[in-house]
Order: sequence, then C-alpha cells, then structure tokens
Amino acid sequence: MRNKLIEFKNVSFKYGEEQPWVLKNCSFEVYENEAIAIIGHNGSGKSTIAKLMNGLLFPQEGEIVINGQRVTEESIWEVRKEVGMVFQNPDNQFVGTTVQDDVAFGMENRGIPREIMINQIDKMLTAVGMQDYLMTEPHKLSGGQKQRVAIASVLAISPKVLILDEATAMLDPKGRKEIMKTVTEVQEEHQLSLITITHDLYEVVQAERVIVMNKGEVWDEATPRDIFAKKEELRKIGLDVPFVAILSDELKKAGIEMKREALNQEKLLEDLWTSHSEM
Ligand SMILES: Nc1ncnc2c1ncn2[C@@H]1O[C@H](COP(=O)(O)OP(=O)(O)OP(=O)(O)O)[C@@H](O)[C@H]1O
Repeated sequence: MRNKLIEFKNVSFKYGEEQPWVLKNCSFEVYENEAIAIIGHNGSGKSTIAKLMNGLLFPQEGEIVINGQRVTEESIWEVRKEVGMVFQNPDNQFVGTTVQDDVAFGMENRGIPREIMINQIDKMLTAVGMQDYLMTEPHKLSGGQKQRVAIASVLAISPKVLILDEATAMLDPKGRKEIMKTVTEVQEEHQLSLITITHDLYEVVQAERVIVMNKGEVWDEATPRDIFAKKEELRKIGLDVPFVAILSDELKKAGIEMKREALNQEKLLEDLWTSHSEM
C-alpha cells in the first residue's frame, strides 16, 4: 500500500472576493511514486490546482495536505521542499547565468553545503542528459534542453512530487517524447510522484491515473483506458480522445474482435496481430 502524499479535501477557490469560483469542492488524493495526469478544457482549473499544491495560492474553503502537512502560509517553505514545479515557458524559470548556477540556486536558498551541492548538480544534470552543459548560458539552449535544466533544478532540492504544468507544450512531438522518457526514468529512480498537466494525449496515456477537470470540478478519475472509453462524454466536455482509441472502436464496429482497448499504436498492432493469428 502506497503512502498518501497529496490530499485535496473539498477544496474551493476563487481569485478574488468578487470573482467566480474557479475550483468547486474538489477532492482527490495522490500517492507516493504515482504518475497522475490532470486534463480538462481550457480554464477548467488545472493550473490553479498546481499553484495550490505548492502554496502559491491558498483555498478559501477546504484543505490541502502535502505529506501529512496542511498547506498554510506558515508551512509553505516546508511544503515547497516536497513539491517541485516546472512550467510551460522555460525562459521564465531561469535565474542563473549558467546552467550550473541555475541548478545550484534552489539548493543555495536552502543552505545546502557546497560539496553536497556540487555532487547534486552533477547527478541531476546527468539524470536529464545535460551534464556537458554546466557552463552554458541558459539562453543558448534549445527549448527541450531548457526544460531538462528546469527539471534538474527542481529535482536538485529532492522533492517528493514533480508537477509538470504544460511543461512540454512548447516542444515539437519528438522533443516532448524525449522529455517524457527522461521524466519517467527520473521518476522511477527517485521514487517521485509525478503530476502531469497536459493537453497531449500521449502524455495522458503514460499516466497510471487520470483526473479529469470540468468547469472547476473533478469530473472523473480513473485509468487512461477507462477514461478514454467514455469517448462521447469526453467530447461533450471539450476533450479529445487518442486517435488509436477511435480507430480501435471503429475496428470493433466493423466486426474485428479485439481483446482490449488499445491506447497506443504498438499495442493496437499487437492486439490485431494476436487476434488474427489465433483465428
Ligand atoms: N490570476 C488570475 N486572476 C483571475 N482569474 C484567473 C487568474 N488565473 C486564472 N484565472 C481564471 O481561473 C480559471 C481557471 O484557470 P486555470 O489557469 O487554472 O485553468 P487551466 O485549466 O489551467 O487552463 P488552460 O488549460 O487554459 O491552461 C480561468 O477561468 C481563468 O481565467
């Protein structure tokens, strides 16, 4: 049984007294070393959830507990040690003049001794494949390289949760896949909980569990397979379904039997192949 790391208990949030509720009575849990995707139409409240998770915002109603600690103005520094966030635009995240300085920044703020810092910088940059860029100025890196450094900077403070808020949105499909591969490796090695906020269906399919937001409410939470089985309902709330899920549906309608709902190309091909060979 995995430990509970994040708990949202009936959380409601609005950006100001006169503003509408952006989150309404949201409850969900995230466990240790679990990979979660949060999806939902534009403005459904996904980024607000991320900001509430590391104390950039506080709920007006309900409570948020991170690793047993309630998120309050007093506890935010403790909470921020546990939750690392990477956003969409890497250029807004750099503080150092070199890659090395940038990864060091969060650790310096926490008073980590120099020898540990040097070791940690090397370890984290190696984990994301950026060990050869120590002295490079961040603005000289490609979009994907910048996001790798941003991830290394966050990992350097040894968080328990890594939140990627549309972190691959500015990359091309190849760059996105490469980053997600790195993130999955890092997640396994460091036993992190991973929360991916994304519109990219490939990233959603990689998650163990998907939380679907609709108009500020948790609309559903289930495995990607169970979520994407609700094709028509998802479309009604403005969400796409992976092409492979549509294709496997059409194949079933055309009388081609398949054992399960495939969510990626390789699995679909494998299913077709095994079904066909057994005929
Ligand atoms: N600083 C702010 N002040 C006032 N309203 C805000 C602010 N930030 C976001 N909102 C509003 O809160 C709602 C939820 O926004 P949020 O960014 O959490 O949604 P999202 O699901 O992440 O959207 P997207 O997919 O477009 O990034 C939206 O209606 C948005 O306009």
